[in-house]
Amino acid sequence: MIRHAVATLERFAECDIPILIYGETGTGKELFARTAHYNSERLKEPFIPVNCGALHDSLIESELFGHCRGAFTDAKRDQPGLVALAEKGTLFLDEIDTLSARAQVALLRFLQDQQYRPVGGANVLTADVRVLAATNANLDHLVDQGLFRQDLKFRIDVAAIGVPPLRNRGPDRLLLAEHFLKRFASRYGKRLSGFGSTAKDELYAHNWPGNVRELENAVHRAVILADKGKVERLELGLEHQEPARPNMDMAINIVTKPDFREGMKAARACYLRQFEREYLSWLLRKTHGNVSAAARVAQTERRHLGRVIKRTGLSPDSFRTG
Ligand SMILES: Nc1ncnc2c1ncn2[C@@H]1O[C@H](COP(=O)(O)OP(=O)(O)OP(=O)(O)O)[C@@H](O)[C@H]1O
Repeated sequence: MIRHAVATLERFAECDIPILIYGETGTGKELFARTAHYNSERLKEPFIPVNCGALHDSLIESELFGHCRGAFTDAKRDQPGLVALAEKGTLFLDEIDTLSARAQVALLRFLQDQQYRPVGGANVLTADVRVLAATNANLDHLVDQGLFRQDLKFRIDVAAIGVPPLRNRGPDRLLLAEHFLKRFASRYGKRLSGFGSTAKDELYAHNWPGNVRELENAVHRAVILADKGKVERLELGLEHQEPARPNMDMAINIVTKPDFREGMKAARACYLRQFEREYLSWLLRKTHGNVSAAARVAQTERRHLGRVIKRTGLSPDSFRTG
């Protein structure tokens, strides 16, 4: 499956068309986008990644298209936008599903004729930019729900590539793990000779909800913990990373309390807490631990979200990458 995706990517990369890369978080969509750029005629020109989930809605046009001096209070000088920075190169719009309705309109206008006007400017400028986009959402569902513009989807989805989740990548899991082991062992000057059998079993058994990013982090941690010889299962520390699953036994115990209504109330609270934790883990993974970006995706206030995260005991820092 991954080989098919890579072969398709190579074909699409050389034609100057928009590509939509979809797949779960951490599967390597940005790496695919970079590969498309470096396999195209634009390879010597800039590759500009943009995390749409982190763009502030009120500033999105200025971020993308730049602004002129005096356009708003803080605009002390002309400032080029990301589109201008990507001139002749590639603009990579990650998490395109998180764009607000207003941002979708602005982007669509640009994609229709590659023309734009910086905020507060009088002149219409033209940009020669290839647009690649990525999403871990089902855009068709979002279109059906009225959350994503169909015309915008048609513009960005000229060619689509699905990156498979790590749990479906067979022996790739071990190959990737060995690649990361070599990289981190050399970074920390450790003499490690690979994975022991318990670690290999774990690499295959684990579900990898965070995909390659989770694998990279697990191997990184294991290399720090291991001294020499082979890395074993305990050092990977994966059992502690499984997302919380609804605990049926606990719920059934609660529901079968003598007072049925009380039992149901307690069961609801128990499920709600589990849902809250799973949802927030997903949200923080998606936004790499950036609480402001998470609040924008969840369409809630940052302060409120911060309080809820604190209550669940999750640490945004543990979701940060890089
Ligand atoms: N084939 C690979 N070889 C080496 N590293 C990889 C590979 N695929 C992914 N990675 C690494 O995994 C991490 C996640 O990859 P990337 O950021 O491209 O994922 P993504 O799908 O764009 O994630 P998100 O949806 O959360 O933005 C990065 O550190 C990347 O370098």
